[in-house]
Amino acid sequence: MTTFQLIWKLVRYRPLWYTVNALMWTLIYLAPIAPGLLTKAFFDALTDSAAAKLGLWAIIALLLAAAGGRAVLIVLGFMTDVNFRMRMGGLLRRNMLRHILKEPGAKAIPVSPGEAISNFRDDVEQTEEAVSWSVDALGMTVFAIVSFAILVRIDAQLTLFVFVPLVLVVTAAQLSTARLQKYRAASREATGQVTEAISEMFGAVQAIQVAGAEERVIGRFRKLNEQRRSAMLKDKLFNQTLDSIFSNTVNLGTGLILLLGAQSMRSGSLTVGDFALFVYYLTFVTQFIQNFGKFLTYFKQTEVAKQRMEQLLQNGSPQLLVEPHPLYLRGPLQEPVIPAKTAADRLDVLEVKALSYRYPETGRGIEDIDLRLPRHSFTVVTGRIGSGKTTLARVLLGLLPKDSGDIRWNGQPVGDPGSFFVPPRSAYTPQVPRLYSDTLKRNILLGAADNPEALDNAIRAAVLEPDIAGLPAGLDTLIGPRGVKLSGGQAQRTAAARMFARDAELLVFDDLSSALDVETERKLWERLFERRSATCLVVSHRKAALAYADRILVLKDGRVEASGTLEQLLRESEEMRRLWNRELE
Ligand SMILES: Nc1ncnc2c1ncn2[C@@H]1O[C@H](COP(=O)(O)OP(=O)(O)OP(=O)(O)O)[C@@H](O)[C@H]1O
Repeated sequence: MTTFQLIWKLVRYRPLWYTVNALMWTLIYLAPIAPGLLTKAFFDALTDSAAAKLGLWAIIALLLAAAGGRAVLIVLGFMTDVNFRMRMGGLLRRNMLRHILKEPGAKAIPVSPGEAISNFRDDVEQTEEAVSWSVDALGMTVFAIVSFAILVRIDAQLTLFVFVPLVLVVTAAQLSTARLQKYRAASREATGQVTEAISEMFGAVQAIQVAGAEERVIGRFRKLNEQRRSAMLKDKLFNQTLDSIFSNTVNLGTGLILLLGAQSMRSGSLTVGDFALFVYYLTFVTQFIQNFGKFLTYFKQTEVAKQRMEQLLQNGSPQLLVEPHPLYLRGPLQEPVIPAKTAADRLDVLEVKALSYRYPETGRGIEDIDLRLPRHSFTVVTGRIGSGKTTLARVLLGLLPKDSGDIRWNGQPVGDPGSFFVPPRSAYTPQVPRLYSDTLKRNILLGAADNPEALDNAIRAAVLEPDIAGLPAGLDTLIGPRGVKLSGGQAQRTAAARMFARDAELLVFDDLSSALDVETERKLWERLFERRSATCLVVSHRKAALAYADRILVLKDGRVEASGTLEQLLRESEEMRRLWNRELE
């Protein structure tokens, strides 16, 4: 998709808003034509020229009316501009976010969060700017044509000197575009790195303190800021240089016109009113030339913004950016619908055949994994650190894109695991829980219906009820950004309660033991086992979990080393015996 196509598609998204906006701004840019002609009439009247047709007071009244009319037009113009910009910016942001949410969760964005935020903020604004300025370019061109026609009729030679700089400016802007793009990309990247560093620092305050790394972290932050300063300086300096080239070319033209105008006046071919008209229009023509250059600059910078937004889509088609969708700008927002469980969601058996995935960065991952989970079974995946347990859970759930393999739900192939393994079919507790700055209750519900009985059950299943009793405001306690006010174990059990609140058929737990004490974890499995209301896939190396397992899968270097019941494995698998005896920890 070219930049022009991107802009065109955005215009087509809300053609009426664009047309009204273009009309408003064309009127705004055309508005000075009238006061220009009135100024000419004013001076002709003052000098008693034969050209004078209106009385002085009538002209003054018309001038005031023209000024008032233009002010009203400008207010209306800003209203249409803001409305149109909001819609096209909203569409770009909506489409990017939608795509990110559809991507495999563990690989949703190909860049750092800081850079992604800059895509959403700066690159969208940049695109808005280019589309919005296309309206100005249009209005200004219409003004240029009309004023050109008027001025040519008065003095063709003089008029030429007003328009020659335009050609120069356009050429200068065209010649410098490659460098402009390079500087723009560098300054955006540097800004993304600074934002990312801030987010990393805030996210790792404890780790920084424990390591006594404050000085070094600040040192690195300073370095990144310095890089940003230098990149921004180049970007701004180049922009400003271009700007000043534009305005000075025009100033030179102005000088020439004044010289030429003075000569024609002396020779009597130009009235004082004509001269006033030239000077009056000149200001606006100057503006036109500068602004046209600005539009070209924005257009070129949008090329960079477009490439960055396309990069965020990873393998998605660039057309996704501009796919038309409603934005819900008025009235109550649509509530997200969490579908209720139906008979069709029932899991009888989940089968996985030859599932493989390798991280492109390390070439490690999982290879050829077979798995069979009958209804309400309890399967534990175990293995040493780095054996591929988390990867298996993620690839199965579509949080990472499988390289190959077959996943079947009740015998039916699962086409897109990412969109299939969601509540009420499946729910998941990741190794590192994601909590939000909100109340404990809203963190657990996270959009699920507020059913007190189901919530109580979820809390009990996650062994969270003693903790809630001890919290100052119970379920309504605000847990701080990322849940910092909770202990690691509380955070993990909150995530588990969130999973239980979804009443899913398949429950996938990724290593709860990293934050739970042995006793709490034992209680959690015990309660889960009592209910036997779901099929469970559990990543763990804890005896408490292994003891409940109907079947255990032992992974080693990304492959299934052994599988069977605990008894069987302890008899037959050396790896299992070593894991059981904690020799590998
Ligand atoms: N994001 C990643 N990029 C590249 N390689 C990765 C990534 N995550 C994991 N790996 C590699 O893939 C292999 C399997 O990792 P995985 O996290 O699945 O192991 P695990 O058994 O879950 O380990 P742990 O017990 O530490 O959770 C490891 O060798 C690891 O280094």
